[in-house]
Amino acid sequence: MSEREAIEVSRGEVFLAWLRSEPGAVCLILLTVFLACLLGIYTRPVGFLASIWPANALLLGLLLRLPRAAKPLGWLAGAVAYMLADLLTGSSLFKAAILNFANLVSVGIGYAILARLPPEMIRLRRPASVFHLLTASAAAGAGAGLVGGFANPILFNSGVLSGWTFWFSTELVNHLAFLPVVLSVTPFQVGRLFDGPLLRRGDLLPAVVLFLSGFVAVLVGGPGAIAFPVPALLWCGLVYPVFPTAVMTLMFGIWAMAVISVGYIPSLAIPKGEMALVSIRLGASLIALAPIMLASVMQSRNELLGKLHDLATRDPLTGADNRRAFLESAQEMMLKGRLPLAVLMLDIDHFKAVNDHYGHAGGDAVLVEITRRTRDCLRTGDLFGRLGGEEFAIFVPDCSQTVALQVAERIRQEVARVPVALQDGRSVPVTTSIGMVLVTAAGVTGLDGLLAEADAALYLAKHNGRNRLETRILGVTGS
Ligand SMILES: Nc1nc2c(ncn2[C@@H]2O[C@H](COP(=O)(O)OP(=O)(O)OP(=O)(O)O)[C@@H](O)[C@H]2O)c(=O)[nH]1
Repeated sequence: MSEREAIEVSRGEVFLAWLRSEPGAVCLILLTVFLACLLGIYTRPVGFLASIWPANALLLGLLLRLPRAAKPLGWLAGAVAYMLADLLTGSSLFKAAILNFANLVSVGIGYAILARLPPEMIRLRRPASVFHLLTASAAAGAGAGLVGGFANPILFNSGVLSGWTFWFSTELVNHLAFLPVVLSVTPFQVGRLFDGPLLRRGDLLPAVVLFLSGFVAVLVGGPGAIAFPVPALLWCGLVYPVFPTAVMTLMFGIWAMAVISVGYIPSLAIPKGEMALVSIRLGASLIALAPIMLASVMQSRNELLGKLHDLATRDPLTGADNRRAFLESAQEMMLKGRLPLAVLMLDIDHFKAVNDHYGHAGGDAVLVEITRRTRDCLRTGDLFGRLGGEEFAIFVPDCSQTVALQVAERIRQEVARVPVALQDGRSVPVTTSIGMVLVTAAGVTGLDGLLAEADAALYLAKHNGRNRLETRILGVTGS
């Protein structure tokens, strides 16, 4: 990371910390809800309710993601933003009060259902997340519909049932489109969408295919066109984490609404009648749930695979590579011929006495601390494994003889520098013996041979008095 990038990241962290504080979260709510209301107000048909109304889903999402804001002040900020947006754009106080009461009922119901779930579920990282999202969105829509439905004859001279249907479908559609984006976003990832584990540049293909299938749907038209992007959406759900998938499905939702509801693309079949429109909008929203569900399942599957991988490759006590993982990785590095390289064998001195004096738990604590001290002396690409008992191995690729000697000597000194402090207040003086083999030329010997050479050097270190390093060099001298 360059110096400039590091400054930007730290500025970003300061800003995020402020957003997570109560004043920051309240300001964010005020601004977001106000702007979202303006978007809804300026895109709605004259004299009627808005069908694009992201404000409720965004307020709900922010209250769930920023727990410091989910207090009376945060709710008040939301209510003020709703009222301000309506009053500043010419609504009467009476109309604004009723409509915004319905909005707050929607957010309140959604919050009551989702806030009691564990954070991982709320952030759409569990297979059942989408079920809860759907339940909360439908309940929020149904509740808001009750207020809005009964207000419909008074405000818009229209029926209670049609009012309820409109509120229900609008809330459901908007919640399913906007809520997943807010719930799944990890703020740090926003600015670095194509960096790190979130998305690699090579993974862009599903997004490109999604864009192309939307284009083809518009060209071909007809009642089936709405389904053209579905395979690409599912592909996105399989390949991308939840957040980018949610962004793609939001784009699909906007595309579907523009293409079908508003009729921007005349070659597509536009359904006649209010109910047909409601039905097709609900259908498009439910289609968009499938990729998010897939992404949630994949996320939890990947986490599980990660845990299984850790279980299979790590020593549970020290967290170092286990014997099998160490040998496999070392073998891979050997095949890549990353010379010169060094193989080190480490053995804690008189460890049996440590166990006898301080108990097995004391011995375990020493193993953990020695692992930490040793790892601190290594580079990221070096391998460090626990071969068994109190014996460890290190594989250092691409290192000169001088560097290898420095690394080994530093480890020996670090282990012995200060006694290991136990939880019960006692401290254990520890030393280690190290056998090292240096390889400077290819084809000298295989991994087993190197480990045997390092083991022989270790034996010599023990024999010559312990707490010392013995080295063998293979390749140059041919020894
Ligand atoms: N606490 C603890 N002890 C272990 C573990 N694995 C092996 N040991 C103990 O490590 C000790 C190894 O002792 P020895 O092989 O006799 O060697 P040493 O006492 O270290 O003597 P030298 O290697 O000759 O310096 C044995 O007492 C094992 O029971 C473990 O996971 N935890």
